[in-house]
Amino acid sequence: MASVTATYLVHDPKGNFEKKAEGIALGLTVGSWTDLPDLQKEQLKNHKGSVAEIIELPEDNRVNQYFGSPRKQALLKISYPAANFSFDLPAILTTVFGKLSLDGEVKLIDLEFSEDLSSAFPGPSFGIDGIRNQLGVFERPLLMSIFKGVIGRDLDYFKHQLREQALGGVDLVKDDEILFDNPLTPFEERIKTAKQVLAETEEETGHKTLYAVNLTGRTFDLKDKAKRAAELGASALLFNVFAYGLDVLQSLAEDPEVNLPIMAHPAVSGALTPSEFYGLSNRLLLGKLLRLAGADFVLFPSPYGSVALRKEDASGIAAELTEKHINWKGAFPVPSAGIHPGLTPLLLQDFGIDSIINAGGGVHGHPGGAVAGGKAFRDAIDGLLLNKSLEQISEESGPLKAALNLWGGLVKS
Ligand SMILES: CSCCC(=O)C(=O)COP(=O)(O)O
Ligand SMILES: [Mg+2]
Repeated sequence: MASVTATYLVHDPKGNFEKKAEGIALGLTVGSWTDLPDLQKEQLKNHKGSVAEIIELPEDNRVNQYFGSPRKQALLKISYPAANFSFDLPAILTTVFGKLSLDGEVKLIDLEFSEDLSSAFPGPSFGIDGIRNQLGVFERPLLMSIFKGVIGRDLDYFKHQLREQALGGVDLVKDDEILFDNPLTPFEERIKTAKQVLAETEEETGHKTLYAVNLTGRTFDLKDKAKRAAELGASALLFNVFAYGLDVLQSLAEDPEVNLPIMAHPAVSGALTPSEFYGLSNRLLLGKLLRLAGADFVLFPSPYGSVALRKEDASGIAAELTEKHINWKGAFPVPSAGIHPGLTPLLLQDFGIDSIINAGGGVHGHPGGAVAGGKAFRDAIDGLLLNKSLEQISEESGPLKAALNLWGGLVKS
């Protein structure tokens, strides 16, 4: 029978987890806070949630300190029959974590979808292989850079920055998530300008670069805007999914007239994930749910940049995006924020070849400008894949040497 099984992390002074689990299984389905004498047997059989497992966890002093008195902790797995909800994320999230998300210290760690349920969701339309085919790059992590300081500047500046980034050898350039539609660099003009600039740089260097335009505006206008972007020849969309909702991402991903790779930005997700005791796990929200809803690329804070996630969270997101799945293509993990060339060995070691190295300040802040900034990264990636050390590579790469001298990562200069 189709179902979704939710795993919750819960805390309780007495550790009466059977009662707590039964309360959730009944309360989020056919029951209420009080006895309902009218409940029918049939209703209970087909619609009541069931407790699948209770895993008691060792006591943790840190947790006791947080609560100010001893607490036992456990993972509760509860299955909800698909007969209770329509096959869409708003219905599923409201079932498994609607009212419950407001009810004390409960964290939603994972959702397991039965196969027939997961096949109702599209997953990425292009995925890692589709993007690699578009770029013709198969043997290395991709390199992405971000427009910076474009707010308040015009299309000439946009054009200049894009050209520099592309000449530096980056594979993708994305808008910053805070660049919205505006009179100086309007959405449609950015797409047309980028198409022209990137055709020129490809002609000059033979290197292909894709541009992800920030799809912004009112929710009900997004589809038309995305279709227009596709007509104008955009190569990808950036999308602030958590300002809109996962279901909006899914609607865009499923629309055959949009048919563009979608890059999900994590903006606003930090309001839902950081607490150990509340909210949703990063792995679930930025990993499994974004992949299921159709993101082709997922940005998230790396474990070592300026805005950092815990290493196990970042690795968990990447695993959810790339693990083989019967219904969904893999999505590119894009560990981001404060990335500079000195971090390339760590990024490669932790996220492997099927990932994207993404930098804004780490490209534009290079002493030699954005062209040298891109080259520093490309040289680092290419050299590391030949088993050279950063130090060795920097002996042959002036751009890398300058980057390492500025931001660190070099053993000795
Ligand atoms: C928090 S992950 C998103 C990264 C991002 O949007 C960004 O602009 C990073 O810029 P940076 O200069 O830190 O590379
Ligand atoms: Mg940004």
